[in-house]
Amino acid sequence: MTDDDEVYESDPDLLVDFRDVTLVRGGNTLVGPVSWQVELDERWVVIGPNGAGKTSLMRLAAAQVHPTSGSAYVLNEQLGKVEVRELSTRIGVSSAALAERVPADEIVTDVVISAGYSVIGRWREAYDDVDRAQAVESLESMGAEHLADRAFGTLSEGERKRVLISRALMTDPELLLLDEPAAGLDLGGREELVARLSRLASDPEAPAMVLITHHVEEIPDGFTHAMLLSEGAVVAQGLLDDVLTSQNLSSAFRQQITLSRVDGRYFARRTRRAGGHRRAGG
Ligand SMILES: Nc1ncnc2c1ncn2[C@@H]1O[C@H](COP(=O)(O)OP(=O)(O)OP(=O)(O)O)[C@@H](O)[C@H]1O
Repeated sequence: MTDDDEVYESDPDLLVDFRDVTLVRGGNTLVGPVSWQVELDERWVVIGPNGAGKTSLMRLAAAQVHPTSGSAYVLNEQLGKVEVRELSTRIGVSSAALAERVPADEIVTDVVISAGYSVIGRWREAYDDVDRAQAVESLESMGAEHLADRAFGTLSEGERKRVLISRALMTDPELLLLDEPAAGLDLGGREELVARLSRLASDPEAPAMVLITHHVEEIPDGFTHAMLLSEGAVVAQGLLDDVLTSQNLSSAFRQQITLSRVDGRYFARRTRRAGGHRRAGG
């Protein structure tokens, strides 16, 4: 935040309230300027090509970085004016960066429990029964309770994803941020995860959610809003059906994309431009 930025009171109903936010590193604008508001009962998908700035946006929403300019409130706390640790148990995060930091020999239950202490890696000799019960409940919500005693490093990619989402849910967060939860999963694993996220999305008790993906096929039924990013800039944002159109996707991915929707799920494929095909020798 710069001195020139307007100071305003954030609406208490907004979990994320960004106004003209940018994140700049090494002279490059990774994302922004973006204005974005997330309300209590909303489930957002942030979609866009590689390098679009999705993870940068998530790092801002996770209060892991402060904006270079603009004004960013997360859970009514202004980034840059609040200790990040104060927010960390109120925001559940699952990401590849987090997975890399989990020690391979860490037992799954401890991976989940440690979220409550804002640490990764076991730091206590023993956790209490309340912690354990909460961790089991979290693992159950993602169908991962049978993994409780396994070492994290022995899990498959799909199992790791479910454990990390269980971890993100452990603290009963107000905001759940999932960065590419289906990346690296096979078709069955993806479909199972999407179904679980769809159930979570339709649970009125579930936190507000932001899911980052490259693929419209990974958007669970029940998500309500979308932001389409390309080269750090917002191509479109708003209600899912308004944002996810063939035209907007074509613009963001710089290809002719045709989108279809079946049973609440989206599917996208590249289509040939009219007149784009020339017969050999023609
Ligand atoms: N610390 C940094 N310094 C300079 N450039 C960075 C830094 N972090 C990210 N970038 C660049 O910012 C751009 C956006 O990165 P980001 O990870 O936010 O995109 P993304 O949409 O999540 O991409 P992907 O889908 O490939 O994960 C990329 O071009 C990346 O190389």
